[in-house]
This record gives sequence, C-alpha cells and structure tokens, in this order.
Amino acid sequence: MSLDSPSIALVGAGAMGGALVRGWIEAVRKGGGLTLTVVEPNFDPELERELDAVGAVLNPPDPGPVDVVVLAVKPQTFAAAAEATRKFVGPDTRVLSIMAGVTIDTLCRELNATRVIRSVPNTPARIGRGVTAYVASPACTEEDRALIEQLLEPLGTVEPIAAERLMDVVTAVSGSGPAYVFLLAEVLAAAAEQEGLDKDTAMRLASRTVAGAGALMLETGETASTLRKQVTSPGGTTEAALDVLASADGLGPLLRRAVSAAAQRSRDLGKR
Ligand SMILES: NC(=O)C1=CN([C@@H]2O[C@H](COP(=O)(O)OP(=O)(O)OC[C@H]3O[C@@H](n4cnc5c(N)ncnc54)[C@H](O)[C@@H]3O)[C@@H](O)[C@H]2O)C=CC1
Ligand SMILES: O=C(O)[C@@H]1CCC=N1
Repeated sequence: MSLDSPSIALVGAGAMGGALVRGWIEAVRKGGGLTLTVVEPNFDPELERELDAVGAVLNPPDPGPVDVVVLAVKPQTFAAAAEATRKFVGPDTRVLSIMAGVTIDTLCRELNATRVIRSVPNTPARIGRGVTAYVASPACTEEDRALIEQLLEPLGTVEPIAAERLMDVVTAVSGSGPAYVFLLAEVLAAAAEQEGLDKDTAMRLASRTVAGAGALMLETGETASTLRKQVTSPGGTTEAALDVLASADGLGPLLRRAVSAAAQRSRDLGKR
C-alpha cells in the first residue's frame, strides 16, 4: 500500500518508532509521499538517507499542527515528551500512540487532543510480520481509522479492538508475546544442553524449531491445535513431553500467571 502524503510528527524513534519509519519508507516507495518531523535524540542516519532517497520531506521548518502525531517513547518518558509534542496538535490532528498502558483519556488531556488512537504493535513489525491492535476514541471518524490503518499496515496485520479496557490484555499477549516465544527457544536450547547437546547445536535446533513452527502455522493457516496433534504420535515422544507441559502446574497455569502480571503492569503504567 502507498501513503497519501500525510504530515506526521513522530516522537521517539527507537526500536518501534524506527520500525514504523521503515514501514512508511516502503509504503512511499510504492507511491504517494510523506512529510515527517522526527523528535528523537538518536535518529538513525540510515533512515534519514532512506527517507531522502524516496523523496520524503524530513523535518520541514515550522511544521505546526500535523495530520498525525505518533507517540513512540517509553510510557515513563511520556510526561517529559508531552510538552514538546503539543505544538504539533491542532483541531484536526489525530494522535496515534503505541505506548504501553497510557490511556486515551491521558493522551487527550496531556495533548489537548480528541481524535486519539491507542495501539499495541509487536517486534515482528521490523520485518512486516507483526500484529498491531488498536482502539480509537469516540471522536475519531471512519477516515481517521482508515488513515491510521494505512500507517500501521506496513508493520503487518492490523486488528481493531472493541473496547479500551481490553488493551491491557492485548499488550500482555501480542505486545509482549514475542519475548515469551524467544524465551521458549532459550529454555528449549538449555534443556537440550542438559541432555548432552553442545551449546551451539542446541541453540540452532531450538531456534529453527520455533521459527519453523511459527512459519508453518502462518503459511498453512491451520490452527495451533491441529498442528500440535500432527506432531503427537499416540504413545510417542511428544506425548511424553506434553504430559509434563499440560499438567496441573505446567505451561497453561504458568502462562496464565505471566499474562496476568503483564496486563497488570500495563494497567499500572497507565496510572503514572
Ligand atoms: N518494544 C516492543 O516490543 C513494544 C513496545 N511498545 C511501546 O513502544 C514504545 C517504544 O518502545 P521501544 O521502541 O521499544 O523503545 P526504545 O527505547 O527503543 O525507543 C524509545 C525512543 O524514545 C527516545 N526518546 C526518549 N526521550 C525522548 C523525548 N523526550 N523525546 C523524543 N524521543 C525521546 C529514545 O531516544 C528512544 O530512541 C514504548 O512506549 C513501548 O511501551 C509497544 C509494543 C511493543
Ligand atoms: O515491555 C513493554 O513494556 C513493551 C510493551 C509491550 C512490549 N514491550
């Protein structure tokens, strides 16, 4: 998809803000344009070069209120960043936040905004394979939602969420979720080492297994449950392992506690 030449002010361009910029660069390559103001002490010079190469306007003088303000600083930094952000917000500006926990109410109040979208991307966005969930304030129009989806689509799939109260669990599942999967690869490799494999072979086998299983699920469209059953021969090795993982103190209750802790942290971040 191309970009309909929006003017954007991006506040914070680290891992996730940088991924957004990379996605927009790819979109502009396909057509349209972009006027981008970046508020970031350490903006990646490679992104500056790429923006220039696709003909985007970077850091125009006196940008004033823009079409979209994107907040991609840490939630703990928001209060400090808010003051410098207000000058980009006018009556027609949409505010798109990717900050964990920060509520639509807080964003409206701190930025004098009404058309606010709170979203949760995840790190596979770096390769366009992320999933971004979002919820819009009541003042947002259909056009606002369409514009925001256009800005998020380069990151991967986009999921509208029905109610803001669900954004904490969304953050705990898809926002933080990649870390759980990477941890799975790490602990699988550690277990392999304990059973006698050398460190490098263990890590290669574990990471290819996690990556291959994820790709299989994505590319076949089959459910996780179906694919799990395909691996599990009656009386076989997988069954022996799953008896442990699915036990009363196994992976299910453990992840239930982990997701609950992450959702609670998201709520707490919103109270600061
Ligand atoms: N990393 C992840 O997996 C996800 C992160 N998020 C949210 O995305 C936001 C950004 O996270 P990351 O990109 O991972 O963090 P990051 O630390 O990579 O990026 C934050 C950037 O903000 C910049 N910054 C700090 N103070 C600033 C200020 N006053 N004005 C402008 N820029 C300032 C920093 O230099 C840094 O580059 C966070 O709010 C986080 O909750 C949401 C979903 C997933
Ligand atoms: O850990 C965090 O707070 C952020 C939000 C979701 C993923 N990373």
